[in-house]
Amino acid sequence: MHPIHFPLGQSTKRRPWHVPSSLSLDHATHIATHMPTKVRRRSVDDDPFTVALAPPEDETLEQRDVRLLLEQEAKEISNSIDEQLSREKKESQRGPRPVKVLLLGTLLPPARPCTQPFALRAERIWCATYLAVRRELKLIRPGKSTTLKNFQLMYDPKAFRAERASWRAIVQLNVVRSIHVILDVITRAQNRRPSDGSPPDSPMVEDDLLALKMRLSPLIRIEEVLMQRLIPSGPDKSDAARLAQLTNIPYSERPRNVNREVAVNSAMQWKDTFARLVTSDKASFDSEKAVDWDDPSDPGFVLHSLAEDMKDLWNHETVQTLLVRQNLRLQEAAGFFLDCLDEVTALRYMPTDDHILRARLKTLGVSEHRIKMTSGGMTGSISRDWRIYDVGGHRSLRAAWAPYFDDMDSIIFLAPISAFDQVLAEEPRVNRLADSVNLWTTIVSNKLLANTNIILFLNKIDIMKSKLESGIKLVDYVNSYGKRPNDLESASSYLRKKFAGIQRENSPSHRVFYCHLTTVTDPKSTQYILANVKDMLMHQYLEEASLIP
Ligand SMILES: Nc1nc2c(ncn2[C@@H]2O[C@H](COP(=O)(O)OP(=O)(O)OP(=O)(O)O)[C@@H](O)[C@H]2O)c(=O)[nH]1
Ligand SMILES: [Mg+2]
Repeated sequence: MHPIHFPLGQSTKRRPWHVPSSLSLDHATHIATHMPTKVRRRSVDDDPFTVALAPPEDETLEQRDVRLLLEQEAKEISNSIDEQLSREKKESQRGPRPVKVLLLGTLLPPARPCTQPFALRAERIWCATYLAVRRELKLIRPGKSTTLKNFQLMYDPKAFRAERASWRAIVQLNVVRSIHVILDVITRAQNRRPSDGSPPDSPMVEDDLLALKMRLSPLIRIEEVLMQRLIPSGPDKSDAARLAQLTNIPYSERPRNVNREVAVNSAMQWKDTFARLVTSDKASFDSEKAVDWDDPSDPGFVLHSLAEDMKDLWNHETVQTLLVRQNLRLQEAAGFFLDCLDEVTALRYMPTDDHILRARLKTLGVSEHRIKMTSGGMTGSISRDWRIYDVGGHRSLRAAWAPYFDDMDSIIFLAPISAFDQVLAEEPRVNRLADSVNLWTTIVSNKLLANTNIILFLNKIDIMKSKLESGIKLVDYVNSYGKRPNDLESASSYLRKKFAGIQRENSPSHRVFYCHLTTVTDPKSTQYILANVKDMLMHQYLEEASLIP
């Protein structure tokens, strides 16, 4: 394990973090001072992301084929995002200027293909699938879309609640996926061979667990039904085609390059798609009426009938042991609902606000959301249109989006600091917190964004707190934390100072900067912070418009 090292007492400008890996801070610092502009092209070698994405030297031909397929898929997504961004830019040039807020967050370092020696083809596929599941569980989603949901819940609650019926399918899909992850873990334990490096003391899979696994097999079909319900049948067929590849392939045998998660972008109107399937009565804003409760093909019936088996599976001692052995912390993974199976599998289940905030739906590309904000002033209330841009995690990988966002009023940057102890299984030298710092340095030093306010959310404080309380030590991963107490207050205040220092040292000019400690799945505390953000931006607008001195 290679910890991050904050050099105490040194200028963060010279060397803000030391990450002894291919994602080195020399690269990050270089990027900070030499960000790409509209005219300058950087060489491939000075981009830490390119270095990090480089194939391993010992890559086999088979691994190379898988990698090239993945790269091709990423390129197609990226091209469609570029088109979408230019369309949105053109549109935004018409009409009065709205308040614009950009949500950004950390990125995921690429995982390496499996390098373990597997003899049989089936085992190789299994290895790839297993790693894909592990990687997905270990992805750190910073919470951008959840922040956006909070904005909607607070300032456009009618619209937020009208979508409740659509979120029902997402929550159900999240449940099914968690169960599938467990079923995959069991299959792996069943197929264990001495060559795959499993610990010799791994528990045996008992007959009752195998019987549970058999009884839960209808969930594979349910996952397909839910996915098909969420895929648009309209113009964006590529997502539909990609997801359709899942049909008829057992979950544990799906190749790694198949998209394993339902994702949404602004071109993929999943809520509208879903609305076509329900007896829509949106005008009444009554979600109960938006679902055809008598539809025999509603996945809710199967989920309800399998509820007891799902609970037994989740609470099974062997399952818990296998998850611990394989270092899979489902509770901390996105879209975890196995602790409230009674609620989410109930007949006539409708997600609560809390469930909608916790539901997991990956964002692809950039999606724009419009909200009307009203602020009371001395001269009466003033309304402004807000546009909030949610940039999907993959998009954050490329700094090329910056020119499209040089007119933002504010960036809300989310750094999930709870990831301080997480590293890539395949690349143990790359720490998740270092990722956040690298992207943060890149953003604050970008000349195109020099005049944009930055609001930093040090997010997932709830997970950070429970990790520290469970005895995981920050100093083991961040050397310079030294002998400070291993509690939330000291740790968060230390990290806050570090992020603020990087901002101060690297910003091209002085800018408005705020930092908040957040748990964006907790609407109460988040809404207090968002109210501050709103007041600050509205005040700034009024000042600019000379409506207040
Ligand atoms: N416990 C906890 N979970 C959180 C917090 N913030 C977000 N999550 C969960 O993390 C998951 C991912 O959050 P998203 O908001 O979808 O993340 P994102 O930044 O939009 O991710 P991408 O769309 O992949 O870029 C969701 O299931 C959230 O409920 C937090 O502060 N605490
Ligand atoms: Mg998102």
